[in-house]
Amino acid sequence: MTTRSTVLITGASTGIGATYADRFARRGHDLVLVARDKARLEALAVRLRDETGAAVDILAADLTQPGDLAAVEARLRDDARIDTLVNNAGAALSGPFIDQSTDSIARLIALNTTAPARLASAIAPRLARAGTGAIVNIGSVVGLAPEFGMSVYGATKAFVLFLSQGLSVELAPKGVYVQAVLPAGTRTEIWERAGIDASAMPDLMEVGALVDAALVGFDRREPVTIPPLHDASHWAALDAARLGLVGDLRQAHVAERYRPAA
Ligand SMILES: NC(=O)C1=CN([C@@H]2O[C@H](COP(=O)(O)OP(=O)(O)OC[C@H]3O[C@@H](n4cnc5c(N)ncnc54)[C@H](OP(=O)(O)O)[C@@H]3O)[C@@H](O)[C@H]2O)C=CC1
Ligand SMILES: N[C@@H](C=O)C(=O)O
Repeated sequence: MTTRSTVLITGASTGIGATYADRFARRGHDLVLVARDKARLEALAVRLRDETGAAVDILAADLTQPGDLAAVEARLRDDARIDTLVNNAGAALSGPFIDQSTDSIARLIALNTTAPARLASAIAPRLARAGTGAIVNIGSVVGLAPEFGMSVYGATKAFVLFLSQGLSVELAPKGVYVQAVLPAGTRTEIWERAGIDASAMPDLMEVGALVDAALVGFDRREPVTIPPLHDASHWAALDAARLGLVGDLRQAHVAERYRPAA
């Protein structure tokens, strides 16, 4: 009997994560759903079991708490049925950096960067040994734009993008697909949770459209998927300029513009 592929999704109680759960269940995958709200996870699990026949397990965990995070890591390390990790759980942090408490900054970094890195670290060796599997990391276009004024949130999302690109370079040759997904404004609870009035926002993308687009990129094995970017040449040009800059570094000598005046 073939073992059905199982997808572990963090932040699955609502929003983008809950939508990924719906879509992967309808694609024939079993699920492990992770978030803090056990009641919402169970309600989603019941619905998806009824509607799709998927086996859906829930794992209530606060990913900012080391003990809870360790339990999810152990599940990823030990459950060989899990061949796809969707690192989705995350939050935004509004307001100016100088008004944000140090503890709130630390909590955001724990959720948006430490947790996805640790969870990827838990599953990647097993996937590499198996020569198959996928890691989907949910970043944000905010990670490309310090001008948006969400410095800490954007920094966490720049981390997610870089981690994804680096893991793709390391793991693609071993048969493991790594995808960074960069949404822009999408209609979920993130805004209210961050104290941002979304009703004042310009048109937000509907979450189903976002996830369906991200899955088009997933099926194409695209390393970086940016559903709101209508002209893909902008990303290609940015990536080419980045590689051009790196290729033009001549580290043995100080650039002319930095040489002290004689
Ligand atoms: N919506 C948008 O405009 C955009 C969102 N993104 C990213 O998409 C991802 C999903 O966000 P979105 O669906 O919009 O947000 P939501 O706020 O709708 O959902 C966030 C999910 O993360 C879970 N979560 C929050 N804190 C924790 C925690 N401490 N431990 C475990 N789970 C937690 C929540 O569940 P619970 O409360 O039950 O724990 C919930 O399931 C995030 O990484 C976000 O940065 C990127 C770009 C745009
Ligand atoms: N979550 C949004 C900002 O708060 C985004 O990433 O666009």
